[in-house]
Amino acid sequence: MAGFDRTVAEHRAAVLADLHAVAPVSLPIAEARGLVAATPVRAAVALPGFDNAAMDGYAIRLADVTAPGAALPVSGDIPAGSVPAGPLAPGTACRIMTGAPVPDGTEAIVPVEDTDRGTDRVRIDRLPRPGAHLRRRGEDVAEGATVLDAGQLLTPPRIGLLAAVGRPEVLVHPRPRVLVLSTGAELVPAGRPLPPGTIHDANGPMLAAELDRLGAQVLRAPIAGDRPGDLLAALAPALDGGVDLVVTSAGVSAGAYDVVKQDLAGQVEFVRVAMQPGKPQGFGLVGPHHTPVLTLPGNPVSAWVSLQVFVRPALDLLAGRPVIGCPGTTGVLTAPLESPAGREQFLRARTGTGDPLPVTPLGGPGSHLLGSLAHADALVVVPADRITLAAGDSVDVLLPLTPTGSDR
Ligand SMILES: Nc1nc2c(c(=O)[nH]1)N[C@H]1C(S)=C(S)[C@@H](COP(=O)(O)OP(=O)(O)OC[C@H]3O[C@@H](n4cnc5c(N)ncnc54)[C@H](O)[C@@H]3O)O[C@H]1N2
Ligand code: MOO
Repeated sequence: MAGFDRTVAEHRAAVLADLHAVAPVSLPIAEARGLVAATPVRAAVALPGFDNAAMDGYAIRLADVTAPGAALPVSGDIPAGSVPAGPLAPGTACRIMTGAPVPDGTEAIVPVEDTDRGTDRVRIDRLPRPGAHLRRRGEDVAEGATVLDAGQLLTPPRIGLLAAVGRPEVLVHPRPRVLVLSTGAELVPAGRPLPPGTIHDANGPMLAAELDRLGAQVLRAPIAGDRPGDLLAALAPALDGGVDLVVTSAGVSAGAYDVVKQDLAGQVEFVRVAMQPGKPQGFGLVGPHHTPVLTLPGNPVSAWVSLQVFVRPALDLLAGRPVIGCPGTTGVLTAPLESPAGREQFLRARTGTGDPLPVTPLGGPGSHLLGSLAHADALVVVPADRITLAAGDSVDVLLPLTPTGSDR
């Protein structure tokens, strides 16, 4: 690994080793979707909470309906939300609605469609099976059962389950607060005129949008200039414990004005990672609250790849989720590829449809090529020791834009 300090895997491991899940807070369940439970939750009540009817119909005893056409007096009427007046009197039927508690002694529910729908007397046209359309107390969730484990994601059905067992709040790891900060004297926000030699800040909006999509609570700082102290001044408000992670871009390679490197020297470890794009990286715990800071390279493709490869698993860990990072799969190349030796390559590509997944390389390797990145939906990962790849070769593929499900 001449000229490099670490592999991609080594840098990722070094970052993850210093991180902890954000301290749990209790949140209303309506605000918990996509977050991870910090403690197990037990059901204080059984589900269903009482024996009830699964159909609108009539509660009967089996001995009273021995042949189709049997007629019984209707001894009561039980809408959902009410309680039976008493046990089901032998020799009678009780009209009952779906979800209503069944009277004691009920052995089956006859759906209304299998009757003449009588209100004083009812004729039963079809023999019910024993236990038909009866939902038993606790058959779904037993009282005291664990309904949510620590580390499990709050999906909509799990939020429904918490509500069903009467929990209005849940202890979760909150959305990590991530400050996104662009550095560079050449940067101008979109919407402002561009003086000669300047460019619009693309990384800030791109990284912020992706972190928001991945479940972070994104905070933005104004663009930091390239004078010594500019970055520390821009960062200072965030280092008071108000953010869980800082992500900067640019200013980390070998330039004379690489402010990130200068301002964070001694607090952030700057390393050359054997990857392309994304070689210059930095990570450290900064300020009195030891706030994790990841410094990404400035070229937009480098910043994007670094976000997928390093920031994404870090965010998983902070959010208390299983550390998965960018999802990936195995694909098959539709065209040959040349890949420089010595650095793990992350090449932009477009996927087709099929199994195995066809992947077509897109655009050149230049890490400034944001135009082609914007049309890519995959990154082909080529190991450092592979130089030529043929059409039809199997390759590892990252799929950064895969929708983030809440079903992990
Ligand atoms: N002599 C050397 N020069 C460079 C090396 C090296 O090893 N020796 N490494 C190159 C590699 S690889 C990369 S990647 C870049 C990384 O540089 P920095 O992280 O220090 O970033 P800058 O130099 O400030 O900017 C690089 C490039 O990206 C543009 N940029 C920066 N921020 C933004 C932004 N927010 N939005 C859009 N574009 C941005 C910037 O204008 C530059 O063109 O260094 C190489 N050089
Ligand atoms: O590592 Mo740089 O990101 O190659 O362009």
